[in-house]
Amino acid sequence: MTDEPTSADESALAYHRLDPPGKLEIRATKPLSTQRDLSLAYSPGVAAPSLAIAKDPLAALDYTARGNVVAVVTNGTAVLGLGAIGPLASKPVMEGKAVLFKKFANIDGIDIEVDELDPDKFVDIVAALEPSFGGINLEDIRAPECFLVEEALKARMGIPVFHDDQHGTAIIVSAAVKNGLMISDKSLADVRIVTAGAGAAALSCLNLLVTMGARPENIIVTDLEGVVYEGREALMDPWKAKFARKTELRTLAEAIDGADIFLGLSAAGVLKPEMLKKMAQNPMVLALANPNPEIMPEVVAEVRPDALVCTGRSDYPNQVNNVICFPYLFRGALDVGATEINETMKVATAEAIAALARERPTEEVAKAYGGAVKTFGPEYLIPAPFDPRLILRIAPAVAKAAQETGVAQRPITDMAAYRDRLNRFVFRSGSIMKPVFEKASQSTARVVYAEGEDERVLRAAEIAIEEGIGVPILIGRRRVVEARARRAGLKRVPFQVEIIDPEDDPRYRDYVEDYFALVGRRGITPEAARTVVRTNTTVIAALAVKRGEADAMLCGVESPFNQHVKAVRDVIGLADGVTELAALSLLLSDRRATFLLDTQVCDTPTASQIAEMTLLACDQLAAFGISPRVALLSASRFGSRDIPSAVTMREALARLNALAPNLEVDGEMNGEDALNEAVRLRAMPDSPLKGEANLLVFPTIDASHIAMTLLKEITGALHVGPILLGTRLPAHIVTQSSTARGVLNMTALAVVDVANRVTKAAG
Ligand SMILES: NC(=O)C1=CN([C@@H]2O[C@H](COP(=O)(O)OP(=O)(O)OC[C@H]3O[C@@H](n4cnc5c(N)ncnc54)[C@H](OP(=O)(O)O)[C@@H]3O)[C@@H](O)[C@H]2O)C=CC1
Ligand SMILES: CC(=O)C(=O)O
Ligand SMILES: [Mg+2]
Repeated sequence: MTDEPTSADESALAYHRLDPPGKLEIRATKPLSTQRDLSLAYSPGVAAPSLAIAKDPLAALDYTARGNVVAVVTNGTAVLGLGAIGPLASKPVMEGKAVLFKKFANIDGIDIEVDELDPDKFVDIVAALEPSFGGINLEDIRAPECFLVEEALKARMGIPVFHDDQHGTAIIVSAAVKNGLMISDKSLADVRIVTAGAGAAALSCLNLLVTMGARPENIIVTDLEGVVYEGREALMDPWKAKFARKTELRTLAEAIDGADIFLGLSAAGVLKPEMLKKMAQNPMVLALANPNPEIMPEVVAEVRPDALVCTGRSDYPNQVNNVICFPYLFRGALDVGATEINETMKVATAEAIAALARERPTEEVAKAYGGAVKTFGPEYLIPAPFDPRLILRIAPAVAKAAQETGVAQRPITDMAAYRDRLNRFVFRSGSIMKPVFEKASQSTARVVYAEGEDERVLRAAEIAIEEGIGVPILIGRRRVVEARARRAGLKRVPFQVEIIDPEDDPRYRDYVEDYFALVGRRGITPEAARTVVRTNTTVIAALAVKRGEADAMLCGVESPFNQHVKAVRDVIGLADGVTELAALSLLLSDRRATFLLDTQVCDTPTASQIAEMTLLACDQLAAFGISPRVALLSASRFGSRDIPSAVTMREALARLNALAPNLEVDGEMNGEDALNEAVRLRAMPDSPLKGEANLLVFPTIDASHIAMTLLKEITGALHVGPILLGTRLPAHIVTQSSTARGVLNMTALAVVDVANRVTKAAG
């Protein structure tokens, strides 16, 4: 590495400098805006939880954030591979670890850089922090002090103490080795392992590999002094001595001859191309020094194309880095109030990671790799750090292991509910969608997807089959569906789905006849009808539903909403008594779930259309298990102006009051009135609408669509929907920006739509 800043360095400096400097801030989780809030959060109210904790220390888990806070503690003596750059210079790295805790596992990591080199004093300082934290993650403390420090703290503290560079690294390395040997068809008991590095990370990795079956006599350790051999005196310590071998070999260059695995946890550039040449067939090269590895992957590719290569970096495949482990391991440990992190919990983590790499890849994994889909193989030995399934697999495995080994103070009794909670963290839509998915599961409703060639649809269909959310039917050219499903690494699609191939389907003639019968008197010639049926897959999907070959349809991922509305209107039509379709959108932010109506279809609805769509939307809210609280929106507040929207909303309110006297609805009002009860009650003290409105009805599509897109951008809210209301048969149109998860959500809603109609028809 030169001292000249590269453009990547400049970018990293700019990233960290961006106001506010650094990567972390602390946020309050309780409201603190009134005198009352203040008296609860602070004096006098705060005395009550303090006294409760004085009586029972475990109550700290109920009244403070302690159970979810982990200290990331260092003395700055082995910062990445940069050496002893000191505690202050290590702060960006420690802030980084804290951010990873938050981002990947919703744990509050607090970085603590301690200016203390004496291990005993360091231990005293960290041990004294016990009341503040639910766990201690030791980071970048050099060997051999780190071994003493960790042992002493584990003995003194009643919370998990975990040296990330030792055990986090050992866990992810053992997962990668397990999978790598599976690919090269070698056995751990037989392989020869050579390390560069005999520090915290390297020795801990070797210990775990030996536990898993590697034989000590097959291992040679090297460090700054060369091979660690029996009788060596320079730079030795008892932890290295454990791996000292009776051998004449003295250098890495000699030791590497015939090795199957190179395990680099030392410094940049230590492994030279000429050494690599001497390794055994199909070697594994784990060049894990950060930020620059022992050898660059492109050099390995040139010299040994048969090698499996891993680095600790994010910009190459196979990132073997402890980030894939520590956030989730702590998540599971904290969630059961574990008093320690033991070997069983570590092995459970390694096994969960290794197994996940062999599962079907997801859309998120493809995104993490710039769109390229990775399946288990030489370039995908371990999961990507952005794989959302890591937390879903690792945290429950760790919690279970903690319980089985008797270190869980608060065992989880309902594992399914725990998994649900993790799922809700990963997929923000999870919580609100839960009743919908519960109702949709085990459904045999047939859902036809108009854009069956789209990868998002293919992935959604795969999960729908796995989770029993209806029975997918895909419209698309068979060879394209098959090729894309293969590229996406899917297992059930296309094998377990019906495909309607527009280029080759025996029903084509029937579809054309049916379509012409519907639109023939609206200026469409038989020839044009034939072209539409061959080229417009939304029309085919609608015809399949109309003809009873499917129970619901889904379209919209590949072209604008309006184009699909026309086909749905023409073929499926409107339900009895409905004069216009409408689209209901759900925005999910950290604090609230808010439905917006109508975000997509009707430009300027009349009062009676507003009443009609509001009632349809209220039925839909029931599917989510939500009682509607409806605000009819306008720039006018309860008669303050007579603008057209105010007049329309007043009339809509009168209609709704007549049609649904028990509905909690009021208007016309502005957005603040709708969401802030105190403001509303000042303007209209006897408003029947209580609390915060959850269904916002807009006077025009301009207002609703602009509000929705602005809110999404400003708050980062997640959009679920749009949910099409008023169709004769179940039909939904998603938006072009939908993800596979969005398509799956809409699949579940469509399946529930089918079930609700069946129940309604049965009376
Ligand atoms: N990818 C990942 O997830 C992780 C990567 N690492 C990386 O591993 C490296 C070591 O970290 P850690 O174990 O915590 O640090 P330690 O300070 O505990 O150990 C460093 C080891 O590397 C040896 N070493 C240093 N320079 C050389 C060299 N030029 N040639 C041979 N050996 C050398 C040292 O030798 P000696 O004993 O003689 O001083 C020591 O044994 C760092 O680069 C770090 O970034 C660490 C943790 C996780
Ligand atoms: C990844 C890590 O912890 C290190 O390189 O030190
Ligand atoms: Mg580290």
